[in-house]
Amino acid sequence: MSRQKKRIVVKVGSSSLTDERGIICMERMKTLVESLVRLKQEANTEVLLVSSGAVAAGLGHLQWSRTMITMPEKQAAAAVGQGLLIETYKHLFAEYGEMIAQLLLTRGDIEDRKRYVNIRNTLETLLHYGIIPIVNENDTVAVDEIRFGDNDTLGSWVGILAEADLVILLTDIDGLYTANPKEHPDARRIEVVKEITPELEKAAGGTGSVHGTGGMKTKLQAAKIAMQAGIELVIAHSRTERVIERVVAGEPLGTRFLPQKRLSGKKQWIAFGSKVKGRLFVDDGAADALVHGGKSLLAPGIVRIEGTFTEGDAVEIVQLDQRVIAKGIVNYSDADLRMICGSSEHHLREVVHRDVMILLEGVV
Ligand SMILES: Nc1ncnc2c1ncn2[C@@H]1O[C@H](COP(=O)(O)OP(=O)(O)O)[C@@H](O)[C@H]1O
Ligand SMILES: N[C@@H](CCC(=O)OP(=O)(O)O)C(=O)O
Repeated sequence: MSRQKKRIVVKVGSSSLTDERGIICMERMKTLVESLVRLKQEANTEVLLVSSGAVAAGLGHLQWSRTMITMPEKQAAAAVGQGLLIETYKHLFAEYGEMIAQLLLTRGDIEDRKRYVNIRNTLETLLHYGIIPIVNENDTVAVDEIRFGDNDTLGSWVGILAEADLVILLTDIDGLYTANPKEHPDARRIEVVKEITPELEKAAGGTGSVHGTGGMKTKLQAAKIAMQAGIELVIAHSRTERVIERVVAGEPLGTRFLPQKRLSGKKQWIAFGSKVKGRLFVDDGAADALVHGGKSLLAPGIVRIEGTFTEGDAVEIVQLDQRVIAKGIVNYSDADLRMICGSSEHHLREVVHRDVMILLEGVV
């Protein structure tokens, strides 16, 4: 891609925006805003901010305790806090003549191709006009099935949507360690990650680890998505002096996750965004044609169809031994496809075209 400006996403966690009592800290927000403005105005960089802190800001304003809080109360706090948060950002950025925009997203918005494209167009337009997008999860509507669940993953998603060059996750520790340093004082910081191995996942804490919204576990998941999408991601300490500028300049701060080969925009959505609505089981000949021959999937290779889907939905292409070999956009509904596969008529149109198919080896 030949964009003239560098494009970066900065995600800032609640722990970096609040003080020891969990109350939003104006000084910390100011420092963040100053850095983003410097990058934009002096370093020819487009910036997008993914900011947590709505729940914390709401709880503080309502003077509600953070313990013993129900999910609807948390969502109510986020609804109060989000307005306050964005109002504060608006004033802080305005001091430097910068305009901001608010985007509240859920995972469900990404899974729907039309909404995904709309979000992408909105972001592109905002950046074109020099407006700084500030993104958070739409906590009011987000229930488990449609939640990102954590803003780390959302950060990588915004990176994908905006086709960013770099995602920076700012947190309260200076990177990923070989183990949680709070429990293992001898743990070492990992400077560069080329591949996310099971050992690394173990270092970041398995399920049941009780740190923040997800501790390092969600940051590692976010890193995996970014790397596979071809975007570099850095985890760094929010309180390191001029951290954003220094990370962008390539200083070895925090933990840097190196990107893999970049997929095209549509293939990125197929790989990471689209929700699988059905499964097409294929015979060995079709599997071989897809994996080794670079071919599209045609009806004669399909042995069994599972699920309910319409044209344009994402389906998995599966071998008879249950191995998933590809994911792609199907050209028929399941009803039409059953009819086509059951008839001896010759159908020219591919069931899944090569251009909208990704082979899963090394992707998921
Ligand atoms: N291997 C590890 N390396 C670094 N930090 C870890 C590790 N395992 C768990 N952690 C914990 O993750 C915390 C950061 O995550 P979190 O509190 O969710 O931050 P944020 O609010 O910025 O998203 C650290 O303070 C640390 O206690
Ligand atoms: N959407 C929530 C933040 C969720 C979240 O991931 O928080 P954090 O781990 O602090 O980045 C909020 O604004 O309070």
